[in-house]
Amino acid sequence: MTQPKNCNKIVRWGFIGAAQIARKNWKAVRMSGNGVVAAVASRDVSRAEAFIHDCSMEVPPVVVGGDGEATLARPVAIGDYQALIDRDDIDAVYIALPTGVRKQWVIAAAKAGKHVLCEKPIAVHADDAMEMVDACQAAGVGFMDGVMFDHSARLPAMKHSLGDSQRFGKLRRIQSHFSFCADDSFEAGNIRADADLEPHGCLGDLGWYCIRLSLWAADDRMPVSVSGRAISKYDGGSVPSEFQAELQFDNDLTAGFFCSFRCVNQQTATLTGERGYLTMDDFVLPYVDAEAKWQCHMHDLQIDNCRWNFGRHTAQHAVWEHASGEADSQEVHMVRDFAESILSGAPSARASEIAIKTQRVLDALRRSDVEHGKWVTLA
Ligand SMILES: NC(=O)C1=CN([C@@H]2O[C@H](COP(=O)(O)OP(=O)(O)OC[C@H]3O[C@@H](n4cnc5c(N)ncnc54)[C@H](OP(=O)(O)O)[C@@H]3O)[C@@H](O)[C@H]2O)C=CC1
Ligand SMILES: O=C1CO[C@H](CO)[C@@H](O)[C@@H]1O
Repeated sequence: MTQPKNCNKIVRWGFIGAAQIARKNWKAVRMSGNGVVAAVASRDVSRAEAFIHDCSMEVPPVVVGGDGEATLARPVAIGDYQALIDRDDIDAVYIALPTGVRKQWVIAAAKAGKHVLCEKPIAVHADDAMEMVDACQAAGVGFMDGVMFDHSARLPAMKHSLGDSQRFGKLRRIQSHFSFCADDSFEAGNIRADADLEPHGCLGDLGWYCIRLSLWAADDRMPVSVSGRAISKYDGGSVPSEFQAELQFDNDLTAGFFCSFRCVNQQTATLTGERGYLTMDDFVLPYVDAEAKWQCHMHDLQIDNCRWNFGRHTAQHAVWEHASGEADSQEVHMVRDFAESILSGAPSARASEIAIKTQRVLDALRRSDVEHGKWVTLA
């Protein structure tokens, strides 16, 4: 289908699913400066209308033209996902559907020539993920998953700290933890506990970020082998609610993580080198602040006869970046980066590659769990 000329040089987004997370990304598109939500589709048009109403009340859908003139651009509400995909006035779709129902819509969108921003975890299996990405490549459209922290200015700045041979040294260990404590209604009512909708449970919902952080710290290298165990499960025993994992990379690097729907809010990461280590207390969703922070530690132990002194040496680092909802926030960078790649005609190859790698590690961890934590080798 040929698209009408996009004279404004902005990306016209179609949102598929009136999801909770899509409300945050509604604002992200508004703040991005290079996009507009042009349509929202729900299985029930009244939900699309309610979504547009609620979001517009808080964040009016305004388009600012080249002359600085602001125009109110209310998106159209649609009661059918395919009808949104078929529209000529949509350049990219944001698919925030549950993992179990996402694949067909990613492929349908790609076939219709729409670029795809897809929520995580991207698929039920790595084979499905490959089919989705292949469909995008065949259609010449971009594919990106919804990992917001990938777009934070904190990560490149932290790479600088990791590269400090005097204060950090060689990276040896990556440890991360992502948890929140679900309430009593969660198991019966939340998509995250439903085997058909989110079959990977906490591993897909939270562990996806731990895997991604590990791959990022390892410069996108894949682990050689992995071992994982679901500590507890929902939905008749198939959906992980608590999961622990170990990843073995080449070059003596290891990573471990724990994710859970049964522990208090915690999003901590520690990257350990031979000389120092780095910590972040908020690696997924930064604490409310105008700065995103991390700490570099180089403690030393001095032993002198009866005296054992463990000296604390911690340096605080930060980049200027609002946690969320502002023009410089990571989720705004995410939609802006994706739209920029569309407008420049150069979809990021890394975006789809890293999503597939994350899925392959997740798949291997699930295979390991089936075999009671046996080490699974990745080709
Ligand atoms: N990147 C990030 O920071 C975040 C990512 N996520 C990811 O986004 C996805 C959605 O999460 P969340 O927004 O919390 O989910 P919600 O339950 O709020 O929304 C899911 C949406 O999917 C649509 N849907 C289609 N088929 C079904 C079905 N069979 N059952 C239920 N819903 C269906 C519904 O839209 P409709 O009825 O309008 O058609 C619904 O609104 C998850 O995979 C999650 O991991 C979530 C939060 C943060
Ligand atoms: O991706 C996500 C980010 O964090 C949330 C928890 O705080 C998750 O549940 C969600 O799916």
